[in-house]
Amino acid sequence: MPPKPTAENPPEPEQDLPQQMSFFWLVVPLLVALFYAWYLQQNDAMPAVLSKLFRSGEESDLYDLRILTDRTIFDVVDLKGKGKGLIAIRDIKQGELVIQEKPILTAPDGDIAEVLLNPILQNLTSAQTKALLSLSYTHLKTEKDETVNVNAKNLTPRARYLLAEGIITNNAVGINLNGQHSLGVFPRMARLNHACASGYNLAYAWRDDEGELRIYALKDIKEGEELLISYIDSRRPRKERIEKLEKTYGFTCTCPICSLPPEESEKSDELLPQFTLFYTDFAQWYKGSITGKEAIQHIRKIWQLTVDTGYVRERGRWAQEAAYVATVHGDETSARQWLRLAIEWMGIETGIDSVKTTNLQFTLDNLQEHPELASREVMDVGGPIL
Ligand SMILES: C[S@@+](CC[C@H](N)C(=O)[O-])C[C@H]1O[C@@H](n2cnc3c(N)ncnc32)[C@H](O)[C@@H]1O
Repeated sequence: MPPKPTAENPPEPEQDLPQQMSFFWLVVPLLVALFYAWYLQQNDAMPAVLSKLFRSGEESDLYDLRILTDRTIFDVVDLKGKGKGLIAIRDIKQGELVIQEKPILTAPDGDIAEVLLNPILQNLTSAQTKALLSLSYTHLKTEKDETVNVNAKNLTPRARYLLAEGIITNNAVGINLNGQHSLGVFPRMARLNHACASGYNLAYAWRDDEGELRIYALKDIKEGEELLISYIDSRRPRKERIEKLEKTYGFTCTCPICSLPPEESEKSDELLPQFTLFYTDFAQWYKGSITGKEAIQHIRKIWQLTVDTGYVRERGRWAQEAAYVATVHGDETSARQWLRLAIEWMGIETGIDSVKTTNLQFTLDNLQEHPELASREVMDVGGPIL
């Protein structure tokens, strides 16, 4: 008990106003800051630097922290009309690794039936479930006249299944698991929005051996730019692309290519489908219907198209096929030139240490021992004209 106040023992003076005020100004902003940090964390919108401080416990359950490369590269932000998206927080160089991520959930490709998905969902940790269910969806596969509340705090098993199914459909990526076509959900990459043709700046590649997804910068990206991938084969004409994206992903694409002025859009519609036409012409070489020289002419036309359209994805593969033609026709000089180009672009698209890139390097280093070297009519087929 405190002693009673007497003349010798006067009462404690009341705290004066300035002291109370300084206490107020210390505690209230702190509470506001903590609430804001909590809010950002809940909405997956915390800047990379802060997220390091606030999240490592739960993240270790979601990501392999040894390979989490994205902390200093991008932020997850809200973007008008797009939901969330990723923005570069520093300049990113072409070929730089942007995301390296293992799936939080995998499922066989195809129709995701309830009996198949429920056991998979039950095996997720609570952090994985939370991460999965926070992702976006556009359609729920409800039965006719069925209503479910996917916003309820405690989801019914049916609502949980429908929500997860919708989310997987909207966010999963095709991967190869033990030789099987499968689907994988990657919570980081799932926040990447779409752009068509030359509008996107990232390419993703699944690594069988590591069991992880790698995403590389296809071009130099400036700080503040949005990181974008393509959800579809965006070499189709605008109308087809827009219809496909509306039907599957529930949005109307307004990317720079879909928003070109009418005349330029018409030109782009003319050019983009030529990739498929030229490739079909090129593929005649495999049947022996055209010469090696003609085949290389088609690849050169494709290459020129990549320059004219800015669509640079797959340059690695096209250069690789040209190198194969040159090798088979015993044109070692051209084969080496194409192989160098293939290594450069495969390295950008899939990483310099990917199986595809290292195999190309091996072929270049051992061209003389290639089992099909000069196995068809020997001729100069021609190298790349860049
Ligand atoms: C894989 S998620 C991408 C991340 C998503 N924005 C989010 O908030 O989680 C796919 C969804 O993002 C939105 N989206 C993607 N690209 C878009 C774009 N270019 N314009 C508008 N919405 C887009 C669509 O709602 C689409 O169904």
